[in-house]
Amino acid sequence: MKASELFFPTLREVPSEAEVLSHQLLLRAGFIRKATAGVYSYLPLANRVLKKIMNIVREEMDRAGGQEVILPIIQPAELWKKSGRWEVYGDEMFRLKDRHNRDFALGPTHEEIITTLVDADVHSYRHLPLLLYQIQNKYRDEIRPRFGLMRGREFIMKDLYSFDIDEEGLDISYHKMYEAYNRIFQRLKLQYRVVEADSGAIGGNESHEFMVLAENGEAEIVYCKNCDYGANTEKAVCSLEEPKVTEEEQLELEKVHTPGQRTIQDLVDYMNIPKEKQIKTLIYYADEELVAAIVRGDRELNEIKFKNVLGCNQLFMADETAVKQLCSAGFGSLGPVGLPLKTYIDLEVSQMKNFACGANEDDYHFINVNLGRDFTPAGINDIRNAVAGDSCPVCSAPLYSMRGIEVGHIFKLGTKYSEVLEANYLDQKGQEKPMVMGCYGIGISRTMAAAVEQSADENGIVWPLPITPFEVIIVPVNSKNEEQMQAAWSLYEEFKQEGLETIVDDRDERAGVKFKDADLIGIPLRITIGPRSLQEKQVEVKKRSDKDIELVPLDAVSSRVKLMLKEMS
Ligand SMILES: O=C(C[C@@H]1CCCCN1)Cn1cnc2cc(Cl)c(F)cc2c1=O
Ligand SMILES: [Mg+2]
Repeated sequence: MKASELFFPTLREVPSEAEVLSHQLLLRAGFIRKATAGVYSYLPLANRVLKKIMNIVREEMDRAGGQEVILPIIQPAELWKKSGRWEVYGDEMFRLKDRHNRDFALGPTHEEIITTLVDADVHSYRHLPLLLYQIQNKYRDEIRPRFGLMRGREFIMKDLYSFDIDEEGLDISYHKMYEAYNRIFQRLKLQYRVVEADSGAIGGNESHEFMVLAENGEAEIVYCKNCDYGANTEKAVCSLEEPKVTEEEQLELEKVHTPGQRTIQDLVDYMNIPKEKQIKTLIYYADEELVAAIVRGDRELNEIKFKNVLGCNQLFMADETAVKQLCSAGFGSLGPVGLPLKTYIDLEVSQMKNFACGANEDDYHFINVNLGRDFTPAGINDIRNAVAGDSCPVCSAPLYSMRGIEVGHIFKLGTKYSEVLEANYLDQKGQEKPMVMGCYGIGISRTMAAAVEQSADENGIVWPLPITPFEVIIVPVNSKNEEQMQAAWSLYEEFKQEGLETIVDDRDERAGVKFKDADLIGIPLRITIGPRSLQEKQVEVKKRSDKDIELVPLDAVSSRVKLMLKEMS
């Protein structure tokens, strides 16, 4: 391929709307261009990367017994109404009407489509298990699409759906997918961790996320170095520390005047009460009901855990006006004592003694509050965010926290969709039973961005060899120099014979620009042909990820390059 013919419009300056590294670099290196918010065009270099990622994913899905299909993007509303999800995903779903004014969705996911498809033509246990997958665009109208390909409104996903006769069969399919995903991310040379994850609204009771470790990751995980426990903080279990031996005796409840004091920190400064001896009272709407969540002063409420405890559909923070109607106090003066709401306290709070909280009256707080005597909670549950330093729920070693980019998410769905969509089969005894399902996603376009996020450096992208758009770039220092171009093309022909994906930078640009662009687009190996190399019959070979340059005799370049690529693969 000639660089002079390749469409890769590089940019010198960083586009202002790009906040994270992968977004900046994919734009600057001419891989993507924004069509509209959260919607991108993939230019030739990106397309080459995406195809390699898809091929690795396909190979492993096929190896695990998956059969590739192509499902419709246009989905009839009837299916979503039948599964009860048409209302649930109102805002996030892209919707359209056809000429007959009928409702459709642009597919955000395909449980309804695939279950209906399988229900129509699979009726016997003999046809199960069945693993069908596709690699296709998905559409989700994110409120705030950002970070380029990491949170788009149109993105490429591989989604596989498994259909089994029972839970045991599902466990086998799930394990096959779990292993296939590990092979995929290992082959992609990504640093990742598998973590327990919340299943969210999709249903089912077990799911794992595959997280590429990156500071810019939107997700936060906690993991143990001593055992292989790892969890998205949405899901991470917070076990109770052993109760402290020193049992404080209960002190008298006291109401103190605290003019203008609102925050936890205010009380630390004003009353010298540490955060660990205070509680936070947060007011939420659980569907229509106002409830209170209480965690220790230095902790954060985990809304996913809280929502799971309440078992409600919608959970969102109450605004201050609703709170003021309740107890004429603002956010900074709330507490459970005398609060006319169901209060749910975190496990940790159940062990606290003589703590401080708002008195539900502005400028007043209670101290020496004790559970049972001063208030009775409606529930005592694990509802706080896990943090680094918590003890591992499996082996009690201290947990570490990290940020991650979710590139894969696999779920045990059970019979949620097969029941509601009547996808049944006849078992050996002729009994009609609902199929037991799993669903397994990989963000293909997000994985490309995650690879950039994880291994870029100050000069640009550094592609892992298995997904690089080209393996070698040959840079003649001066494209006007006949000899140098001659040497470049003969080397190109040689590499082509060896099956090496090579690009020659034959553009009429200064050498410095060519070197900068070679680094920016992230090609793993660069061969430089300059005036000296012709006299001395040798060329410079440089790995993208190394600083040093190696001089290699012209007649040994092919074998040396093949060896270096082998080392990098
Ligand atoms: O998609 C899943 C679960 C798995 C993920 C892997 C592949 C198969 N599906 C969860 N989810 C996420 N966002 C959604 C957005 C909209 Cl607008 C929707 F209508 C439905 C969903 C939805 O169901
Ligand atoms: Mg997910």
